[in-house]
Amino acid sequence: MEISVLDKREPCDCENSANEVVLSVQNLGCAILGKQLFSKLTFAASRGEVIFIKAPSGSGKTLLLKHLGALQTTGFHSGEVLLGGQTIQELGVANWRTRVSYIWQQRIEFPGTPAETFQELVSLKFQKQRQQLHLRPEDFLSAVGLEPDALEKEWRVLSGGQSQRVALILSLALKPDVLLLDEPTSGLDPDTTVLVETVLQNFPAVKIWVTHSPEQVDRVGGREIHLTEPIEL
Ligand SMILES: Nc1ncnc2c1ncn2[C@@H]1O[C@H](COP(=O)(O)OP(=O)(O)OP(=O)(O)O)[C@@H](O)[C@H]1O
Repeated sequence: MEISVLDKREPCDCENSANEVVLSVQNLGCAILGKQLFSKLTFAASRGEVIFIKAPSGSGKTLLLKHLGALQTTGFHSGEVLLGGQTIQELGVANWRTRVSYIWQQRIEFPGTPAETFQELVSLKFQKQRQQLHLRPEDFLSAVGLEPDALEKEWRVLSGGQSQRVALILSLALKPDVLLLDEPTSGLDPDTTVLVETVLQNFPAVKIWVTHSPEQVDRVGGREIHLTEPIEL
């Protein structure tokens, strides 16, 4: 198990992209099912920055994203994650999840329509203070190549690629500080992939982005964290 961090950052023209650290990961270690997936993983990300996670299958990329999103603690035995200098415990899990958004790799199977899901999200108690601050998901539709009525269709009739993009734009509209992207273009054709990459590139959140595509890293630009095969304990 080895971790390397490559710095291939492009100058970022994101609005207000001061070098303020938003997300900081310090000495994070994870062992699961008798294997050490990674240890002493350390990096910090500033507003707007893209950090790609590249690693073989089964090396813990999804577990890492879920842990950063306060969705998974099993196996994480050391280290800490800070958002604006505060731990998950200090900020509270609900607050953390409103600010750090995990975009699922799998197809979403919510009941009803995306428009209804979005209304539920903004009316959740912990979103109330941000209710006036959210963006309109419909404003992102054409930028990611979706039809104008995509938010009004039932989730169940959307294709995998449509559902993936709809889930993404609902998250964007809630203005997270950090986006955790688990192969966000895996179900998309090449042209739509580029559309989504451009939207994400210009969105001023930290993006922690799992990809298997070197071409994607070259197009988008950003730092790379490489995790290698797990070690048997
Ligand atoms: N909740 C869990 N409990 C126990 N083991 C788990 C859990 N989730 C994942 N694992 C195990 O942890 C390891 C890493 O899984 P993870 O899904 O993070 O890999 P990955 O790098 O994202 O793989 P892929 O590229 O195939 O999606 C795997 O061996 C998996 O079986």
